Amino acid sequence: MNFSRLIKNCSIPSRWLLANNIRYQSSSAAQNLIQVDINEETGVSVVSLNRKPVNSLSLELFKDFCGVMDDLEREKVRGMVLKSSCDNVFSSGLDITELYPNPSEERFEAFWLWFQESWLKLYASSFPTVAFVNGHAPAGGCVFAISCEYRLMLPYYKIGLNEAPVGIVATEWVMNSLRAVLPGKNAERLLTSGRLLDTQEAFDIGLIDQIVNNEEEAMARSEEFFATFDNVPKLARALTKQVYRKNDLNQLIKNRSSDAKQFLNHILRPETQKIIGSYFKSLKDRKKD
Ligand SMILES: CC/C=C\CC/C=C/CC(=O)SCCNC(=O)CCNC(=O)[C@H](O)C(C)(C)COP(=O)(O)OP(=O)(O)OC[C@H]1O[C@@H](n2cnc3c(N)ncnc32)[C@H](O)[C@@H]1OP(=O)(O)O
Repeated sequence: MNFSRLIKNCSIPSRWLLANNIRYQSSSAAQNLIQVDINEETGVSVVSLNRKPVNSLSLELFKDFCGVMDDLEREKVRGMVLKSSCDNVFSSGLDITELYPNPSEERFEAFWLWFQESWLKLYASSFPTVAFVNGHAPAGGCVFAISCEYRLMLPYYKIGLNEAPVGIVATEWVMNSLRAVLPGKNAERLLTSGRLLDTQEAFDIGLIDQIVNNEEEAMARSEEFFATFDNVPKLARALTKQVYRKNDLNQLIKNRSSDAKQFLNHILRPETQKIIGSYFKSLKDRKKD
């Protein structure tokens, strides 16, 4: 597997991370997998995941997300609100069809490296980030949310890292992002049980910062969050965030190839394929009941 070639083709903006050596080209302009709306007055950008029906995270979506993050860095936006344009779902996590049945190594390596890249760009972004969790956010959906700096969530949805019950072991950088949000023992319990929390439970343990009742409220709370940085020089804020998150970022940056190889080996194990297969089948069968 030529991981180093692929890693060279990925980039994140921060100067002390990877070389910024490719330009973004939308892989799926026709599908419009990500919608971006920049408010010229406030400088706030609303980024909506738009892969119907449930925003499952595919290679194409990750590529487009990275392109959008590059654009927002160039535009020097004041802040970003990440939300979904699908009904009732923020994101249903990694697209299971990227993992099952037995993905090709070529597709999988690209998929995984663009997933890593999306996380790096979001986790290290120079501008403040808010996740407006306006629907369920299991697994990879929760990863997007916890990589933002502030989380708002609508009532009656579920959020959490349910990888373990799906037969998947969360990678270290995902665990680190969770540990940055929750005190150690709650993070470990959430990961090992794979339990999905409802909005109130997520608020009670600090996984989300505020419960909001509608989009208007979410935008008002986001604005208040962004306003807390109005008197802070942008560069100082960005570098403080990036240095604060440096250990988590470096853990992945130094191990991108091995992280991808390890995950592929895990996914291709017959036992893992079997568990993911029955889980996927149960998702499909649920509808028939
Ligand atoms: C090692 C890496 C470690 C950490 C990194 C993060 C890694 C994470 C691994 C994952 O993300 S694996 C994916 C885990 N995701 C889930 O367990 C969520 C599964 N989905 C659901 O529970 C539900 O779909 C929902 C609650 C999100 C939404 O429910 P509902 O509104 O009732 O929609 P449907 O269930 O009817 O779904 C519509 C349609 O979409 C298909 N689908 C749902 N999720 C996925 C998915 N993640 N990948 C691919 N396809 C998905 C579902 O089967 C339905 O398909 P139909 O053909 O039946 O229409």
